This record gives sequence, structure tokens and C-alpha cells, in this order.
Amino acid sequence: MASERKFFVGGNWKMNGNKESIDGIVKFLNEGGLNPNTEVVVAPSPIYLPYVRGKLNSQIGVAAQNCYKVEKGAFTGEISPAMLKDNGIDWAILGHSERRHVFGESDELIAAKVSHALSCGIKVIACIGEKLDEREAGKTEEVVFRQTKAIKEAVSDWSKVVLAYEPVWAIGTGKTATPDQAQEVHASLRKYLTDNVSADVAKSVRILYGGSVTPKNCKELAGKPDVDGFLVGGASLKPDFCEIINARS
Ligand SMILES: O=C(CO)COP(=O)(O)O
Repeated sequence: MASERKFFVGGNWKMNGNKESIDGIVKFLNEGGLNPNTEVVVAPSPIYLPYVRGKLNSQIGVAAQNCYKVEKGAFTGEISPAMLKDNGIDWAILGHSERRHVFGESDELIAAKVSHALSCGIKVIACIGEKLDEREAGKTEEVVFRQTKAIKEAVSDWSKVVLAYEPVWAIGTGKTATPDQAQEVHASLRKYLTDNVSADVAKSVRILYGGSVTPKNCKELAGKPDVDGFLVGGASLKPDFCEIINARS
């Protein structure tokens, strides 16, 4: 089953890097002997998007970490999907937990962004995930289903969407979900998609895991049948990111 879905590894650089450090990352990615069976996309800070696009091998995709829900206008500080397209950028991460919880983005706003990005030809890495108190209260499914529902209502073409399950308690904490915990949620999400979208979409959509993925834990996570790749933060800034990209042979 999992083999029908191309393994996908995204590197979310968040608000990190400068030209010098980016040159280093680009060098190891361009020369890193990456598994051709893995789709790789990196997401630099917006100011470096064209810089990175210009330097990276064309097989490696580049994503924005966010974009806005309309094409243009009086929205100081925002970037539109049309502007991404204009700069050769094909992907956007939307609904990341830091956008939700540091910048207060709602399911409704994220859905509007997903819908507009797709309509402009930008592919979407749509993020979902529960907070620690929600997990401890037994509400993991309720939260990720609510977030997925908002996203599914905005999606016109699932072949342009990758889902990323990133439990908030695992992001940047060094506390990874166990492979069984990740598999359990991924399988529930696939069942949700079967019941609420279609069996075909459930079978074909890639569900990534994110949250303290490292070269050490990536292989075991990648061995789970419903884990189709990773969205990696901290470890995507280091040369051993290549080991994560090659986690599944
Ligand atoms: O938020 C993440 C990727 O989007 C995960 O970050 P870390 O890999 O640093 O935990």
C-alpha cells in the first residue's frame, strides 16, 4: 500500500538561515546522493525563496512557509500565491502549528488559504496536529479530524495536497511520537479520508509525520505503513538531513 505513494520529505527551515548557511544546505542537497524515489521540498524564509530556487537542483521543490488567501491588495506584510508562482515557487506549507498557535490562525483562515493557493496552481503541505493537553484529554482524533475537515472542504484536487501530521508537543521538543503513535493517527486520518472524501483519495494522499524527526528515529518511523514521509524542522538545516531523505530505500 505505502509503496503506491511516493515518499515525501519536506524541510521547514522556519525563521532560520542566512545566505552563507543556505549556501551550505544547498550544496549538501545538490550533492547529497538523494534517493530519486523520494520527493524533496525545502521551505526557506520568504526573503530567500528566489535565492534558494535559483541555486537548488530542479528536482528539489521549494515551498513558502505561508501565503495569503487573496491575490493582491492592501495586506501589509503578506505574500500571495500569485507572487510565489511568479518566482517559480510551486509549494506552500499552510496551517503549520506555529501559524495556528503563535499567530492565531483559525481553521477557517487556513481553509481559505488552502483553497486560494490551489486555485493559483500552488501545491499545499497542509499541517494538522494536537496540543499536549488535547492528547492527554483523549482528544487527538477530535482535533485532527476537525482540522482535516476544514482542509478537505477547501481542497479541489487532492493530487496537489500532502497532509502533515505534526503533534504540537513533538515540534522542536526532542520528544518524537513513537512510530506506533504516529501510525495510529495516520491510519485514523486515512480512515477519515475514506469515510469523508473517497477511498481513492485516502489511498493516494501522502501523510507526513513531523515533530523532532532525526537521522536516528527516521528509519523506524518510515517503516510504518501509513507514514509516507516527514516534515522536518531543526534537522533539515544540517547535512544529515540527507539521511532522513533517504530513510526509505
Ligand atoms: O515543525 C516542524 C516541521 O514543520 C518540526 O520541527 P522539528 O523537526 O524541529 O521538531
